[in-house]
Amino acid sequence: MLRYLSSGESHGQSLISILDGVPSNIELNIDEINHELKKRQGGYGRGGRMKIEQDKINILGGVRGKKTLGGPISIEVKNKDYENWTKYMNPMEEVDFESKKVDNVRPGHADLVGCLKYDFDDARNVLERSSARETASRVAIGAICKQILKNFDINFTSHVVQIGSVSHKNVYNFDYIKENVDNSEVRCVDKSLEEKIIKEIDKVKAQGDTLGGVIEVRVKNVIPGLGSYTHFDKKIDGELAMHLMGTQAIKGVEIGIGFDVSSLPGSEVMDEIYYNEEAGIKRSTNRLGGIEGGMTTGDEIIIRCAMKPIPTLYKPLNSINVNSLQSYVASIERSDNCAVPACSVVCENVVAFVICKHFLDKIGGDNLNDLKSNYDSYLKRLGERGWKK
Ligand SMILES: Cc1cc2nc3c(=O)[nH]c(=O)nc-3n(C[C@H](O)[C@H](O)[C@H](O)COP(=O)(O)O)c2cc1C
Ligand SMILES: C=C(O[C@@H]1CC(C(=O)O)=C[C@@H](OP(=O)(O)O)[C@H]1O)C(=O)O
Repeated sequence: MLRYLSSGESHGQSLISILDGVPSNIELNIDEINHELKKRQGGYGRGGRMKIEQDKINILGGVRGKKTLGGPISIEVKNKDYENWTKYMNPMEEVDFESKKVDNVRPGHADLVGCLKYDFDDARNVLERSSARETASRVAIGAICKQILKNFDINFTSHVVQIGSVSHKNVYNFDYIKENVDNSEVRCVDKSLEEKIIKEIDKVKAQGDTLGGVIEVRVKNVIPGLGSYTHFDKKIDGELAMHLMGTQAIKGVEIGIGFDVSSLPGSEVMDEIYYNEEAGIKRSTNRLGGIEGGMTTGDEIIIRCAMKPIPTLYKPLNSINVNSLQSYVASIERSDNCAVPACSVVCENVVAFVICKHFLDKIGGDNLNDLKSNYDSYLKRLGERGWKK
């Protein structure tokens, strides 16, 4: 079973993760993994931290000569900012707790409940781990998963469909960004829309406020039958939602036409099925976003995620001091103003992990060759039943 665990604080030395269950002999393209990490750092509206970090993967085990060995893969992404935080964050020596103390807890962040639950008088101990810095680990893991699935033509894209009140089908196009990898220069394909969005972000920023938006992730060339209807915790839509809702600031997940299913008649929601010899079994539409009964149908998977605005506001909201309980405005931590494009890269890689996990469960194989022959025999059997790739 594909699984991972991650560890590390936002301003600690490194983010460490261990990914277990990867078959052997998968060739890893390190530049592609680093490119994903770089994309996650981009997007108009990010704060000062992204000028400090230059995220790169450092593989510590489980890979030899860029090929996986079949054992757990240990992954490090260093925090460059640790140099500036050593005297506050060093795990092995006494540190200065006072200077970086956060006790005017921020609404919308994990600060308050984290302090109550873990019995801290300092939300620094909470925010270091609740921070979306952790998403760098998830992107590194997802990027490896994508490379496993590339052997089977399964590929992933994501884009932002809405920022604040400005919406479009393809606001930020990451293929375009690939050619414009300078972090400060992540721009929109549609120039007039780009200006509108940048104006909107700047306007809100000038007011000390923040913006969220909507992200769309798409997966192409998936095969039917990943996930299962046989038990609730085997349903792939449930697991996708769990992993996406487990991403910082994601507050809603829709598959296909999503919430619209509730207001439309059945005839405008279900995807009719037909067969002809040339195309095989097909659906005439894809309103349900490539998932039926907790299983992939083989059609494109379409998922949308709603990201809330960044909770740290430069015009801080009313709150309390977690220790004195007196009224204060919330602490201001250096912060992003809008991180929807970055979050889009995160969601894409989170989806890659879930799809990869179910793919390996279904197909099975300790090594790439076994995986390929099992895949071929599954497709052959599906072919005999009328399904064509
Ligand atoms: C890519 C990304 C960047 C983020 N940057 C910030 C930030 O700079 N400041 C902040 O307060 N929250 C930021 N957040 C959101 C918080 O991490 C998140 O809202 C917080 O951990 C509380 O979790 P919840 O929103 O899921 O309830 C970011 C989220 C993502 C996905
Ligand atoms: C570090 C990242 O995002 C951080 C997420 C984050 C938060 O509260 O979630 C707060 C900010 O941290 P800092 O105070 O160090 O600037 C962001 O920069 C990152 O995405 O790599």
